[in-house]
Amino acid sequence: MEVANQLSSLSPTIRLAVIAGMTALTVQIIRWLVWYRSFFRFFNQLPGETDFSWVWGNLHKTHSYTPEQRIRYLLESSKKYPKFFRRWIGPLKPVIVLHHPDTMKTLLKSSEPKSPGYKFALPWLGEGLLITNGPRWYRSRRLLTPAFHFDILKPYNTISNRAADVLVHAVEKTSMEIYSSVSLCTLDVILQCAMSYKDDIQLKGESHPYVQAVMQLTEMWSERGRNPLFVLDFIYFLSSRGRMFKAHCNFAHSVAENVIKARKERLEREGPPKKRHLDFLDILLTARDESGQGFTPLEIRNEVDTFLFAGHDTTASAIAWTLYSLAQHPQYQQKVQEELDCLLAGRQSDDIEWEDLQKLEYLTQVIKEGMRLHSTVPFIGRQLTKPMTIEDVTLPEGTWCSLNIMGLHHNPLVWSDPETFDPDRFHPDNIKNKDTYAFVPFSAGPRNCIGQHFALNEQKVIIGRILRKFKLTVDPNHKVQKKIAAVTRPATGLRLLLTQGLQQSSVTEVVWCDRSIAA
Ligand code: HEM
Repeated sequence: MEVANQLSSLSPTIRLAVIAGMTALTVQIIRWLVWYRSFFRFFNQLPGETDFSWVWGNLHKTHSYTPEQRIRYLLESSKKYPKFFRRWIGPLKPVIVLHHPDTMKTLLKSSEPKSPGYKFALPWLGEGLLITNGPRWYRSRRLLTPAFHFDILKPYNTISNRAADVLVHAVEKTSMEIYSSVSLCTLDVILQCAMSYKDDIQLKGESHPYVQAVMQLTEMWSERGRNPLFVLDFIYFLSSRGRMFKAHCNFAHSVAENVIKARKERLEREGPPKKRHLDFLDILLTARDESGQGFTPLEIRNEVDTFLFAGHDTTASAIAWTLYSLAQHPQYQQKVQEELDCLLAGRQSDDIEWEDLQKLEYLTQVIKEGMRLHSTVPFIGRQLTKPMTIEDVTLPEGTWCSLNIMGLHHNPLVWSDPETFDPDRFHPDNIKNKDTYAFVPFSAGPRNCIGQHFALNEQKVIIGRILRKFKLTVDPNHKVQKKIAAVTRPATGLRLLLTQGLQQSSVTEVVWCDRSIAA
């Protein structure tokens, strides 16, 4: 009544305009509600949690979970729904979580862009190779691929051995938190290999502010993805978490800028490199596309930030968790040690040479099993730009998909007894009939990991050098808990007991490893 009175007090033209506006708005709302009803029905009939909240979608259940409970919940869901399930992130956004080769491979083979959750890392990594999409990604990938050519990777092996020297010499205590020590070592390696930047990182204390900043940034990145209230930038950056994220970004940028500045000064002083290898930073500074365009200063910093993060944090996680599994399983540890003894017998040095890498077959199986069980990068995401049919369901354009690598690696339909650490799964006879998409620690398809050979080589050298010198056992006084951020981490460190191991005196006792290794 009151509204009618107010309308009648307006001039006829204004009255007409108001009525037309209100009618148009009502039509829009009705259209949206009709659309939402069918959208909601479509996604809600897909397999997935039925306990739905109009604020949190399906997230409310796991909100108060500890990181370990959250992992358990996700793995249980992968068992409950064999190939994929739907999860509402708030009431408006369904995410399709895939954890079977049949459902993941369609997406991995495609060039669909990264899902919007990656944008949360934009203030840190910018439009670097990991986050960017489309022609910008294609150009960067093409220009940067030569930085990972085998000829370039070869001298990196010596760098990994020297960094491993520092790591094994630094071990004085029998009980040691290995995750942070290994992180320093892998940061040292990527800085020296990719940027020719030597800063005695490992000698500068228990941890490094950059490693700490990356740890915080990756955690805050995934925390933001779980909180629909933080979707909008302007709300997030007003919050204390958002401000802290920004501060860590600024610090990470300052590290990258220092590295670039040091290289530019060196280039001015010494001219283009003659003796040393062309590294990733040389390529970044000198690469030109077909139109003669190089990377801009911001693009260079974005790539340095991306490679510093992607190149040390992932490898540290893979190495540390594999060492942990070996500490839990002395029988496999001994087998690796025997393989190393067999390889290095009669040598003056413990260095694992470039030519040795292919020969360390059992260590390779162990590393792969470590990356399966602990799934270094647990999730990656894509957004559909066109409808895609997965398991007879045609998902509409715009759907967010989460490729649950951890769920895949623990899927009992794909891996028998998936919670058990068993390196023999990767014995050539056992793996040869497996689907190639059953094990994707480095992702697969066009957006696979550009640094995977680098990472595997580095893992072999560092794990090999540690096991050559030490026997590892779990510390009974330390409870290891897992949590997932951009990489899988220990919630309260990874403490192991290290004792100096006796090197094998005679390789003739090692019967199993005579496959050509000692040649
Ligand atoms: C064990 C170690 C590593 C693991 C498990 C790993 C895993 C992955 C995964 C799963 C992806 C796909 C990410 C996505 O789709 O969002 C990826 C991409 C990438 N990785 Fe790695 N990575 C490792 C080491 C490295 C290293 C050592 C470097 C650099 C030296 C590196 C650089 C990158 C980059 C730049 C991308 C983005 C590639 C693109 O989209 O074209 N990674 N990695």
